Amino acid sequence: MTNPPRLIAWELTAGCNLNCVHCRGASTSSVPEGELTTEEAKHFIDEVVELGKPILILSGGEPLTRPDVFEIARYGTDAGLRVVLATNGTLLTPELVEKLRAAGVQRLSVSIDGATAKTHDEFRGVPGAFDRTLAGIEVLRKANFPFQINTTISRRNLEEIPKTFELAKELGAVAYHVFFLVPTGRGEESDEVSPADYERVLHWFYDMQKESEIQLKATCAPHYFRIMRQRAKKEGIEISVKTHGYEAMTKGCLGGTGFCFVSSVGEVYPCGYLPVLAGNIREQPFRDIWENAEVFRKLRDPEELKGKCGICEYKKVCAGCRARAYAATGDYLEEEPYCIYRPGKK
Ligand code: HEM
Ligand SMILES: C[C@H]1O[C@@H](n2cnc3c(N)ncnc32)[C@H](O)[C@@H]1O
Ligand code: MET
Ligand code: SF4
Repeated sequence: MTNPPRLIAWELTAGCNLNCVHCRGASTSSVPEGELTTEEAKHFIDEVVELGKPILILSGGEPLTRPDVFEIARYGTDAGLRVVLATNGTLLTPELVEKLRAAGVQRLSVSIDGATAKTHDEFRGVPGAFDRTLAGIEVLRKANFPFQINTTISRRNLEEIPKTFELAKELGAVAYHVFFLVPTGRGEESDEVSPADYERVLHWFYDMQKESEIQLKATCAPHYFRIMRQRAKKEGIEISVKTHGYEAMTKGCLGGTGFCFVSSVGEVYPCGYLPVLAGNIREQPFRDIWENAEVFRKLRDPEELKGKCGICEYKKVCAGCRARAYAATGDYLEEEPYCIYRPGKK
């Protein structure tokens, strides 16, 4: 039997009010075409709960530009899902936040890509975006609505990451999640941090995780799970939920095993950064796609991995970023190009 998804990210709309340099969806303000209708969206939720009760991430584009976002969130909540929403934070108003609360939305993620207006605005492609996002966060604080901060790490903000983490804590975030840039959509390979910088940031992240009061998570950095094990071994610590929290129970990349991404027109992918189509929910039952799509079956089998990932002793906990392998070689099973580790050499 195939395990049901634990987490689904859903691009409710490809439209957006910002124009980020790194956007995986290459989202713009132009009116999107062919989006799932409200009825199709509800039908999808019905199909999801037939399989299980994953966390449903309403994302985009900017999900708050879709007028029926509250109705869809309410439907997901009533179906028994934990519904959360990912936003750039610029459109939040007190009325909107109350509507999200009434729809049962449990937490928001708000993206901040730098500790200064200059860095964030250059990233987000719109002057004034930083101030508008901070104003949105102020609304959340006043409403006592839980939020986490998401930061995408690239060459543009690498040195500002510790300060951005401090800012997230000062703002009252319940968690800080970093995403490592994946060169897809508008994301450019030349903006990726070097493999050595990757390693350095992830070691810093491990240190922060040990002392931080708020939860930290690194997404699109599967090598973190190798580093966590290497560091724990050095420190003579046994990895457990008590010592390492949620990270002790999960693995590097969940794409296709515990996680999938659904696009605004119903396409299902292993994640939002890997453009290898598993199927479309307009043409096929979601269960059928989740259980049988070739790309999902391959991602579920560590023996399919090639290159150094294929022979790595950490492959079951890391498995590399399949989207980065795809962007570099056209083959999503190839080795992760941004990992410095050489398997077998300790
Ligand atoms: C509660 C508010 C949260 C929001 C709004 C949120 C938002 C997101 C978004 C937008 C993505 C990117 C998906 C894509 O484009 O493909 C993502 C990925 C992910 N998030 Fe979150 N997230 C939240 C909380 C969490 C929590 C609490 C966890 C687990 C502890 C988590 C685990 C993940 C995982 C595993 C991925 C998939 C990427 C991967 O394969 O590693 N998220 N999240
Ligand atoms: C949900 C999070 O995904 C981030 N995001 C958007 N595009 C990319 C990309 N190419 N690589 C990594 N993260 C990205 C957003 O900035 C948001 O914070
Ligand atoms: N627009 C939202 C953000 O910036 C969510 C999706 S980003 C591809 O966080
Ligand atoms: S990353 Fe998010 S906020 Fe930025 S353009 Fe893409 S969808 Fe919009």
